[in-house]
Amino acid sequence: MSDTPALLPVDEARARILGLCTPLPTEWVPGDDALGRALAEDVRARRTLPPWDNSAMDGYAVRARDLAGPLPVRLTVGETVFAGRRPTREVVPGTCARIMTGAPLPPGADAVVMRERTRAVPDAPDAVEILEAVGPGNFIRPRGEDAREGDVLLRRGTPLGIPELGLLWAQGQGTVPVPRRPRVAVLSTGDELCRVDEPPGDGIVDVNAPALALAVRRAGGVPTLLGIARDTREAVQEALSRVEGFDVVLTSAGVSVGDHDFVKDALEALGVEQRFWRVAIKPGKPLVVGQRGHTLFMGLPGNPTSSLVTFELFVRPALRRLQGLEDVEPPRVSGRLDGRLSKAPGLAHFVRVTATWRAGELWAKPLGTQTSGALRSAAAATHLLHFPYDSSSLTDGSHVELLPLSWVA
Ligand SMILES: Nc1nc2c(c(=O)[nH]1)N[C@H]1C(S)=C(S)[C@@H](COP(=O)(O)OP(=O)(O)OC[C@H]3O[C@@H](n4cnc5c(N)ncnc54)[C@H](O)[C@@H]3O)O[C@H]1N2
Ligand code: MOO
Repeated sequence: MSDTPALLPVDEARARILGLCTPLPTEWVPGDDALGRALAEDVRARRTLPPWDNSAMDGYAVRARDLAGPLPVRLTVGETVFAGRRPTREVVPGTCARIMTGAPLPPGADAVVMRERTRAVPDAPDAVEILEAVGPGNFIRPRGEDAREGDVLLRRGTPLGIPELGLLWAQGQGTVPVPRRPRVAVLSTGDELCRVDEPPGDGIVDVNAPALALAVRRAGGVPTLLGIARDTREAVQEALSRVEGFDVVLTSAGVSVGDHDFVKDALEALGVEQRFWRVAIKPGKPLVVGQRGHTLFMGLPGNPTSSLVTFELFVRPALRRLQGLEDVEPPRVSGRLDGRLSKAPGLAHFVRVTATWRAGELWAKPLGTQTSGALRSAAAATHLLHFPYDSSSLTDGSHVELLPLSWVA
């Protein structure tokens, strides 16, 4: 007889984890450290941009009405206006100003003619011939088209990409308010494990801790490696007693039902309240999640691919929510299955596939060995194919949901 609890559906497990995560306290950081993080506050424009009507082209600032007659029209050039300089003369009828891209439009002018639609006049350096008629507003970028002082430019929770940071820099804003990065402790457990710089002998090299640390960093967190704990409750408990000040504690292995699976007991002994254990998923079924104070504990399965898949589906969304990002569900795209798949109902499978674009669709081909310990198929995978919980077969060409992997190079 088994006393293991019922398996939680994947979406419910993620929803429960996200319910334990609220954005961390705000810090102000330079823009280049804010990339990929979320704004902690609304940001308003400090400046109207552009500050004046200006030219979108190198050419001539004209009065559109002057061009109404037969072409070409000869105009007298009053001055040349460069970006960053102010015009000094009004453009009166019969005149124009030579103007460079970004330069403020002189008073009197209401349009710009690009240089390629004009012709120099031999022996008359102060004149230019305009070869085409244009309407008012032609090639003018109006004052305030990008921002008006006081406008909300970016809302709280907005992920900061490169153009968002450009928008803030253009406003003269060099530092940005964002929730601080989550501090994440990473512990491996297992008697068989050794570090990569030790002779392995009959041991298994600890892949999970360094791999999870990289995944944490890629998800915006700050990882700290706690090393390898041996397979006793005391050793795991001792290692986990040093996690003061961390927001998230990740362990790997020791969460199934084996004789050496002490992680759940150690968490309980440390006063961590278990929120759930076991999810209806393959790979990754034995995931355990708990909380003590504000610290989230996530015990990932030991198989290297199981730990990476559970990171992708459960840990990464949590780290992103702690950083104030709102849209943290794993991204999904639709595709077609290239091949056939079958399984027993009762677990959602996340199948390692390579997806390629063919004839306007994304075709996903399952990779060879799919066991949870196999890393080669994880290395070759571009996406995870979601083979739903209650489904038992997918035929060639089936429409499927694909999750792009964040772990690819
Ligand atoms: N009777 C049952 N047995 C198992 C079940 C079950 O439901 N009933 N679930 C299986 C599933 S699914 C998984 S996943 C594994 C997970 O078990 P644990 O998380 O307890 O992990 P271990 O058994 O300690 O190790 C599994 C495997 O992974 C290797 N490992 C562990 N840590 C690392 C590391 N840091 N780097 C590289 N490799 C690591 C370890 O050597 C084992 O080969 O349980 C199944 N069993
Ligand atoms: O749930 Mo396990 O990760 O399939 O081997």
